[in-house]
Amino acid sequence: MTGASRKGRRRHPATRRPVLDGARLTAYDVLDGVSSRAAYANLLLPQLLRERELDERDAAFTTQLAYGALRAQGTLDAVLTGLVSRPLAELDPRVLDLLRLGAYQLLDLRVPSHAAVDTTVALTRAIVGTGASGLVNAVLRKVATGGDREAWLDRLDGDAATRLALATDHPRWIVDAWRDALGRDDTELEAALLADDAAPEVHLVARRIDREALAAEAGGQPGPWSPYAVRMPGGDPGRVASVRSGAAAVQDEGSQLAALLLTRVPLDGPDAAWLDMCAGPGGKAALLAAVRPEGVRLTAVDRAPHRAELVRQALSGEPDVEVLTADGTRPPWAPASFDRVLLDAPCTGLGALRRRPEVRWRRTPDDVPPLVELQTALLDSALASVRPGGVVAYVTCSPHTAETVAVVDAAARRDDVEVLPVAPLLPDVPDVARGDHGQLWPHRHGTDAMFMALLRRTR
Ligand SMILES: C[S@@+](CC[C@H](N)C(=O)[O-])C[C@H]1O[C@@H](n2cnc3c(N)ncnc32)[C@H](O)[C@@H]1O
Repeated sequence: MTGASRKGRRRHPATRRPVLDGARLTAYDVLDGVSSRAAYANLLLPQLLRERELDERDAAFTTQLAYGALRAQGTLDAVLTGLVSRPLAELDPRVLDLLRLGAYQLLDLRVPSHAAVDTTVALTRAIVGTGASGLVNAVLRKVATGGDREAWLDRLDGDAATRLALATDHPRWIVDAWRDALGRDDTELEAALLADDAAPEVHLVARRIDREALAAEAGGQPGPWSPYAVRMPGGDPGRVASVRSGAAAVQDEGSQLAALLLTRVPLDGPDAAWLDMCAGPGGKAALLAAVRPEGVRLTAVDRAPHRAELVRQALSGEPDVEVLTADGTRPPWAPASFDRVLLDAPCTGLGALRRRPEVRWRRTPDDVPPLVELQTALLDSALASVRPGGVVAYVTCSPHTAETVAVVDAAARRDDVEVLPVAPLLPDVPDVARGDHGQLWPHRHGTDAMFMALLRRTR
């Protein structure tokens, strides 16, 4: 037993509508887009909400249904597997998504069973046809009879780690990766995974506006760690005038700290050329541009042309910046050209799963080795790009040990590289040290699980 209590966390009052409704149909369309066209829910959902003009209450219910059912897919499928005579993969994918949508309402929202079952059956009739609605009706009635999520978890087989995975909506391999990265006894693991399963607060960064003024404008509070952060309790950041004008932007406070960390390392000698080697879409580059001392030139690079274009937009109006579309492993610049280099490496994103509900089920352990190879090559190139005495910040939005500590340890074996301790440069951030490196966590810091390491080139 994990003791993971979800009571009250997902209850929703708007659940007594026995007819086909816009919220459930829209939530289904999000699930269908994700499973049939590999859509990203965080892009598709806002688009559908705009097109269909759902009122605020229905929009909130749609978001809860769509994101919740996507996050809970592993648990929902574990329950459904025992109730359907065929393997789930052999079901009509539309039927499977409808079953997930209905089961999610029963297990996690505790929607009265007649409402959850009847509305899903009506949706099935409209979307798939009468033939399938009998199956959906029969299966969902069995789900309802079995009780809520905790009752079902008690009945499903599995060891403690499997139960924890099901209780916190994570694939087992990600639970193992987080356990390994947390590195202590397991006391924090469940809190970490539950925090990773909750919708994140919106964080803003005050780039060209005083942050107290931004906090007042956004109805938020100054963030605890970054001097530029404002945390919004809710609401649409697109309605904040300073966000629309570009004076502020949405950016996780952890990402802000990762960019600021690079600027805080004391350097001997020149400090006039900074490089952001994997800059797209430009969040950290824009913060570096805003906080750099006068006279510093910022070069921002991305391999993907459309991502480099987003960096150009993020940096538009900034003096002394250059944006390049280039492969960081084959740099077009001369060795030792830069004083500070940010390498915010492409990674599995296991530390930012809160933002993309479906990604946890798309990623697999096979994604890790090719990324580690790329990260290693990029770090090698970053170290070649920095001058002797200069510094590289290696950052990932994943805590996975293979993508973080192991990549940095391998680079640190070079005899021209020194690892610098991160924690002293983030003195206000409690419990951030992961050995010499830095590691933020959603349950400790309210941020994404960002990893940060600093490497100085010694000669
Ligand atoms: C984690 S994202 C960077 C996020 C960015 N720093 C920000 O704060 O907005 C990693 C980026 O690396 C880029 N990338 C991947 N391989 C690359 C390579 N070989 N050279 C340069 N950029 C690369 C990807 O296109 C992606 O935009």
